[in-house]
Amino acid sequence: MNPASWRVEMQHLRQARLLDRVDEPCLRLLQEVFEPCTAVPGEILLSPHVHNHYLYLVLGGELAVHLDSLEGSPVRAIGPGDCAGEISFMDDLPPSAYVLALEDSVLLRVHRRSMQLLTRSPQLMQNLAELLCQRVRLSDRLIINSEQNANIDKLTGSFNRRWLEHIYGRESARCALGGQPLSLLMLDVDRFKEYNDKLGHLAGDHALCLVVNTLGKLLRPADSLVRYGGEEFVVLLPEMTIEDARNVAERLRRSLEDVASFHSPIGLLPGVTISIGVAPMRLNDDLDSLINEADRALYRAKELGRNRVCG
Ligand SMILES: Nc1nc2c(ncn2[C@@H]2O[C@H](COP(=O)(O)OP(=O)(O)OP(=O)(O)O)[C@@H](O)[C@H]2O)c(=O)[nH]1
Repeated sequence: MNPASWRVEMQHLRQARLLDRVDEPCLRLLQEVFEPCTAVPGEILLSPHVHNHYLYLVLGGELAVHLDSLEGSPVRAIGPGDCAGEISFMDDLPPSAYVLALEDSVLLRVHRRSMQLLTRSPQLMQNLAELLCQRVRLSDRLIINSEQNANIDKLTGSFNRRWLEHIYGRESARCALGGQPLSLLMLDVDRFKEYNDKLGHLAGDHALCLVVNTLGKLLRPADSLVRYGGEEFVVLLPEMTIEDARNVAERLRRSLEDVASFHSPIGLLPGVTISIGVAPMRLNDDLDSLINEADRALYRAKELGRNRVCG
């Protein structure tokens, strides 16, 4: 961070959203305590490992906010008019994130020792409170997104095993308590190695997405379609008897059999078929035992020639 030699003018302060509607006498006082400075690309302004004493106002250039480390994508950009460092400036604790300059940036900064001067303006305090509310909302959003992403399979957008473990605990208890059945399907794409070998791994990836898109449309909102492993999927069907689950499985199987070919970003590709094993939840079944039973039924479906439902 390099101090700059030019004088801070009122017009500079008026560019900052934090100082919006702050009256002129107060701005005149602030003019004396804000210092101009510059940052070069890559320069780190704030780090969770370095105590911060400053609040920064950005006049020009761009800063980036990174949460855990400087690797990966920033969670937010800070441009002209915005500010940085306000949280650690207020609570005098280490910064909650990294902030670095993405471009040559022009900034104003004020030291914590001038805090009292800032608190003289109720308008400035209100602006600061609003800004902190925005930051809280953003961080809540980030938490919700990362929670949701943790349950989603990246390739297909279906749920993943982590979700299955969570939802099975909840749904099996709910169904057992209400005297309701619950069934589980284990699905496996047929001769998928051959599909990959013949058409390429990318084509295989698109076929897995086809499976999820096609099956997802036939399920109820309460059902969970889960990518269990490579080309294996589980469907959890709460409040469903084994007879109804067999019918659902047959409908799912047929829906893919009916897709002879499909459009993908790499061109027209042949469809795939699936084999399905069905299992009903029994007393004392846990997720592993239920999956084992469905897996045995799936094995029989493969043995009998594939593209069929067993169990
Ligand atoms: N494209 C792609 N292929 C995958 C993925 N995960 C697993 N596979 C492939 O899925 C194939 C599974 O092959 P196998 O277990 O031999 O089974 P199969 O060829 O489907 O034969 P059957 O199940 O007996 O019908 C392997 O070639 C894996 O590489 C993935 O994410 N993308």
